[in-house]
Amino acid sequence: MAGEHILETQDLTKEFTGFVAVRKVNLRVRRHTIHALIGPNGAGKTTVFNLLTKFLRPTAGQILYNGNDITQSKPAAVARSGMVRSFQISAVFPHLSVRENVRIALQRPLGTSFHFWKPERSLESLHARAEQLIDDVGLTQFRTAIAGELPYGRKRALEIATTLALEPELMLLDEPMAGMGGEDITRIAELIQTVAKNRTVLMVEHNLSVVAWLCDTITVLQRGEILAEGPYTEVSQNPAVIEAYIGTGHG
Ligand SMILES: Nc1ncnc2c1ncn2[C@@H]1O[C@H](COP(=O)(O)OP(=O)(O)OP(=O)(O)O)[C@@H](O)[C@H]1O
Repeated sequence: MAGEHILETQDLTKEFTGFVAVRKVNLRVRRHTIHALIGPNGAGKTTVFNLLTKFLRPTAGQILYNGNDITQSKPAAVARSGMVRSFQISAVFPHLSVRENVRIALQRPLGTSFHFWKPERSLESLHARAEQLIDDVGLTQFRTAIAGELPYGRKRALEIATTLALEPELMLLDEPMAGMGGEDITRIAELIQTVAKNRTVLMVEHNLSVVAWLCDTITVLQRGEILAEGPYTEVSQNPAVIEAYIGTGHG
């Protein structure tokens, strides 16, 4: 179903014993946008991601993906339907080369052997697709390098390649800039912008200058609830958002 929103949650709620980590969150992610989920530590961002990818079961509420209710779906089914979270199912094998990692990702069956037996999945087309993905994420000169020996930012690029191998329609990125310095940040931000051209990206990110530069829409969470939502220029002027960040020591 091709509605305006690829992903919607309705009153999404997660309660841990005696503690509400996510409370009645109504998230709307527009198709072909880059959408950020930000908020102070403990705001519930990771919990929302875990709910969306079915690693946690919501206490209440619904999750609609492409108009379909996926609240009760299994993680592999969600990934198969095109919502794929990076840095989680795209684990990189450190002793294998970049090329081997991407080829393995391309053969990953995602809980079904169906992809394996697609006629066009001949070894040759798989290898060509692997080289294309490696080029797309800027790892051409690293294609024979051992994954575990790659510089940090390049490892992240490889993780993005292995996620792209699953052909996500909606890509969920979990703090893609974490632990990176200036040059790597710029490279990965540009890469996200490129891969977002024909898909939707939802990301949790602490680096606000990256969010400001990259994202069309920002949802600010605080204590499990949506505090504000909109473009960065608007959200960053919101007194409640300024208060939430200053109040918890974030810049
Ligand atoms: N399995 C759990 N059991 C109990 N409480 C939990 C569990 N997982 C998360 N929480 C609590 O829920 C709240 C939200 O946590 P969450 O990790 O989603 O926040 P976050 O916004 O991702 O934070 P950070 O930016 O620090 O990663 C926190 O108070 C956390 O302690």
